[in-house]
Amino acid sequence: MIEELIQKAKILQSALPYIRKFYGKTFVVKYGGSAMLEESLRESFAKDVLLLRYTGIKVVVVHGGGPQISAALEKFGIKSTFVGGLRKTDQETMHVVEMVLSGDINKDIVALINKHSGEQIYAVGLSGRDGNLIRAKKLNKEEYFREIGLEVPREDIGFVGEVLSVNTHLLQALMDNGYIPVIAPVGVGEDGQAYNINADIVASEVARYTKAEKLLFLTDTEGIKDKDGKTISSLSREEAYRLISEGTIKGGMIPKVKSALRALQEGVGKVHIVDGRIPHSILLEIFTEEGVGTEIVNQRSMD
Ligand SMILES: NC(=[NH2+])NCCC[C@H](N)C(=O)O
Repeated sequence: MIEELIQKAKILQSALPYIRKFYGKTFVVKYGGSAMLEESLRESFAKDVLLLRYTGIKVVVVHGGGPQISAALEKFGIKSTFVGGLRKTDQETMHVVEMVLSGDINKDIVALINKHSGEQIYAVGLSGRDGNLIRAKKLNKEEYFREIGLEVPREDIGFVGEVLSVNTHLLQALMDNGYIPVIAPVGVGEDGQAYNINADIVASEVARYTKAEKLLFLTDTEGIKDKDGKTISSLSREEAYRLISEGTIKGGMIPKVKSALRALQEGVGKVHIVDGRIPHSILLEIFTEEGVGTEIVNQRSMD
């Protein structure tokens, strides 16, 4: 019996090098996919985020919500139209996007975390319109589609936005006082207009502006795969670019990985792509040497 307990103590102790290294650092977590939909995964996500925060890591959560938006639009009898992977967002659609993202999903995640939070730490929900957190403008369609190698569509895609800046002052003030900011990927235009922004890109920009130690994407894949479909454990920035140009990383993954690479280049320590379908994958990635997903680093160590 005591042997088992000692074994447990050893497991806890093996986290010390990482706790020491990441104490006081900022981690930005993009939360989406199954980890957001399935009840038991939701619970373990909330507890893992709290464990990180209670060990002294400042955590920011950015969530998505594509499937829920589509479901709500259908309920209201509004047709979902996608142009090159982007949701065409007219004023009416934007209204529903904001209801679902900033209203429904955001508050659900906040409540989920706060259910387990104890008395020291609390999650606080924000949309990019709160405190002008995410200033945005209409997406530069030409640039966006050229970057992913698709023909630029003629059609107007409405209020789909791109990030101009992030109010880090607000985030720091919250994090320094023990709060966990939970961000809905809605930006605010100069005239107060709401913009619908890809959550992966918002997460990358938040990481870049806060000079985060880590940017973690919880996805429904095992990680980035090589040509043979094998998950790559560690990738350098160069190698990631090569996988894009070879066509191994493709489609909607390109703007995500590219914005993540830009974050890396501008001071973010590491980017991790983690399988959100595995319970506690965040803890496994952060507190073990081998991790469970793909890490992207500026330079790979020569071991
Ligand atoms: N996919 C991987 N190779 N992950 C390694 C993670 C190493 C360490 N836990 C970190 O967070 O930096």
